[in-house]
Amino acid sequence: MKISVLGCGRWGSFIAWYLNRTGHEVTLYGRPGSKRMAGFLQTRMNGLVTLPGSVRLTCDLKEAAEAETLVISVGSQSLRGLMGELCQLKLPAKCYVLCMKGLENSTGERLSEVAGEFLGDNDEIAVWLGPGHVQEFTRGIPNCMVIDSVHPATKERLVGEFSGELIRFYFGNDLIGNEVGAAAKNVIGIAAGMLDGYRLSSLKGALMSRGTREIARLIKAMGGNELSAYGLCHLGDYEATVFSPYSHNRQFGESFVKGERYTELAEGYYTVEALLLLEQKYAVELPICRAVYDVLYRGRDPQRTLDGLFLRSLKREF
Ligand SMILES: NC(=O)C1=CN([C@@H]2O[C@H](COP(=O)(O)OP(=O)(O)OC[C@H]3O[C@@H](n4cnc5c(N)ncnc54)[C@H](OP(=O)(O)O)[C@@H]3O)[C@@H](O)[C@H]2O)C=CC1
Ligand SMILES: O=C(CO)COP(=O)(O)O
Repeated sequence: MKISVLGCGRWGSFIAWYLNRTGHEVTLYGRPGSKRMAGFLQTRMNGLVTLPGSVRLTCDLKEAAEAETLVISVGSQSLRGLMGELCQLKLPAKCYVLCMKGLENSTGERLSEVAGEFLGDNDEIAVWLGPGHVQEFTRGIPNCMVIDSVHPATKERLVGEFSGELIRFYFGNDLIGNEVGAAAKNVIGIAAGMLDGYRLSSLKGALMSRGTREIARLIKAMGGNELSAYGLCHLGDYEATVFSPYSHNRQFGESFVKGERYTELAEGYYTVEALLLLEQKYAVELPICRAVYDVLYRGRDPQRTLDGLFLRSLKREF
């Protein structure tokens, strides 16, 4: 398959490496001026992956957009801008695979909804989500992920074409649940980092249990399948987020409570704003997300806010 990966950061560059290795003809696109792309053009490395000569590198979006399948992995809040640029190219129908874990913070929209605003009826949209860190895949450690789409044939094709010995893909069947679950796990990851920062890591078991419950409630209220919160997109990604030293969201939460600066992309920071919009829209209670929001956006004391979760009225577990 002829594929272009748009976005040359940690995940986009890994995807290019992975799909090339899986036998596809891959181009990696970095926007003009990207220091990351400049690094790849100079050395073909970024400290995480080394791209073989068979992966084409380009800063020309029009050239990249010639491929039949466009895999997108930029920060979630940049998707709308990138889709606007692609729209101006007046492309024929294509398959767009979104590899991002976020919700749009200003609207609460899922990323397939954002992309859909720019695409026609003949375009296909899919999402590729689930656990996995570049550092582990490149050491040969496999993982399981999920591909979902409202188009059954697209899903079938992508799962078949993208599966390899490093990634076992499952067919998703709940686009709402998978997108919301994948985005929300980053907020739970930030909460986990805060617990680590306060040496309260033993509370992460309770965080897993209550975090999945609240996200399951939201998914159900949005019309998705609440079981998705217990699938690869959310609970299945906790090891890689809530517990992993590699997780940017967990590291961000820990740095935040320690008063340290953290400069890598932590998607949960933006997604929590979207989740609060959805909390209101669907009238569901999201106490953990709200606590993270209060700390990050309202200057609430993290320790007291976490304690506040303990003081809520007593209730049934399920
Ligand atoms: N297991 C999984 O499924 C994983 C998923 N992810 C997800 O992947 C997404 C990207 O994360 P990550 O790679 O860590 O982020 P990075 O910050 O490492 O990379 C983001 C990239 O997006 C590029 N970018 C931003 N805006 C645009 C634009 N308008 N046009 C073109 N390129 C743009 C940036 O360009 P520039 O270089 O110029 O800054 C950068 O190269 C996130 O949603 C994250 O949650 C991440 C890791 C694992
Ligand atoms: O999604 C990921 C692992 O599955 C990456 O998580 P972080 O963005 O928190 O590093």
